[in-house]
Amino acid sequence: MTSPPGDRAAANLGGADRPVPDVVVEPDADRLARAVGSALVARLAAAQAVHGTASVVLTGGGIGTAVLERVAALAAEPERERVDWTAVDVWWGDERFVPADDADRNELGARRALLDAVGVPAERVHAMPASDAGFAEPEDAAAWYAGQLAAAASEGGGLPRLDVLLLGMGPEGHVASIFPESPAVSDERPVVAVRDCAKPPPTRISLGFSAINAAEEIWLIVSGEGKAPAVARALQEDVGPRDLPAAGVRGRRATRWLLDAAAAAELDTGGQPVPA
Ligand SMILES: O=C(O)[C@H](O)[C@@H](O)[C@H](O)[C@H](O)COP(=O)(O)O
Repeated sequence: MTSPPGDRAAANLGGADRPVPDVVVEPDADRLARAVGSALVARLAAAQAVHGTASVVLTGGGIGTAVLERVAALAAEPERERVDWTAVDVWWGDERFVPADDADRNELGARRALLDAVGVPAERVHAMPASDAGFAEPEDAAAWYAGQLAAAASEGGGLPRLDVLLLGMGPEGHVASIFPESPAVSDERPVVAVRDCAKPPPTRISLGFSAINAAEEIWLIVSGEGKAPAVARALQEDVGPRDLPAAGVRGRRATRWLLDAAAAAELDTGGQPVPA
């Protein structure tokens, strides 16, 4: 990618035709997790109504995991809107390249929070490889995962339909495992190996912008006052993905910033709750 830092029109960013992001603010992290959990159930059910199947890309992190716990709670309430979990493909936006039983694995968190409870078939759970899964290097694991995505694409090659891609955001603006000023920012491959990551563990696998921005909808779920400056920069300043990777995220049909009031506190709108 040759676009200079700060250029929002960079090739991987989806182009100017993408809808501008919308912002939803909930009063606190618990209400945010509840609201996003309900919205995710509705979105997956809607995708299944149209396509027969749905797909979701999961994130690690505290608020992302809280959302999955909320979805599991909703799935246990039979009167609620139903998702057929046997027809949901689950992918990950990033993963730590550590052994499969390491507590740092995003996969383990998601299985405990949701997947074990709702019974997604094993062949639809597309975990990124662990470091003890037979790949000597994370680059090999990343290439394999890109192959998995390509194999799931309906027309061969490329990417499958990704209905909702969930992202958390770090206080410095990282999304998935794309960190500021890191090689992953400008790597055009759909899946990239990440080394020397600023946030431990240091070795990871991440979707690149070309895969993230291929999603139909991207939901950035952000809570806490520590994220407020990065939220304000991403939404209100002309900052590019090299400085603030979250600013480089743009879904095909929607980009939704789903915030609690603390994370929204530095927005010009003041972080007041608004209707979803
Ligand atoms: O693997 C990871 O580290 C996550 O995918 C990461 O991108 C996370 O979502 C953010 O760091 C926010 O995490 P919190 O919600 O815990 O702050």
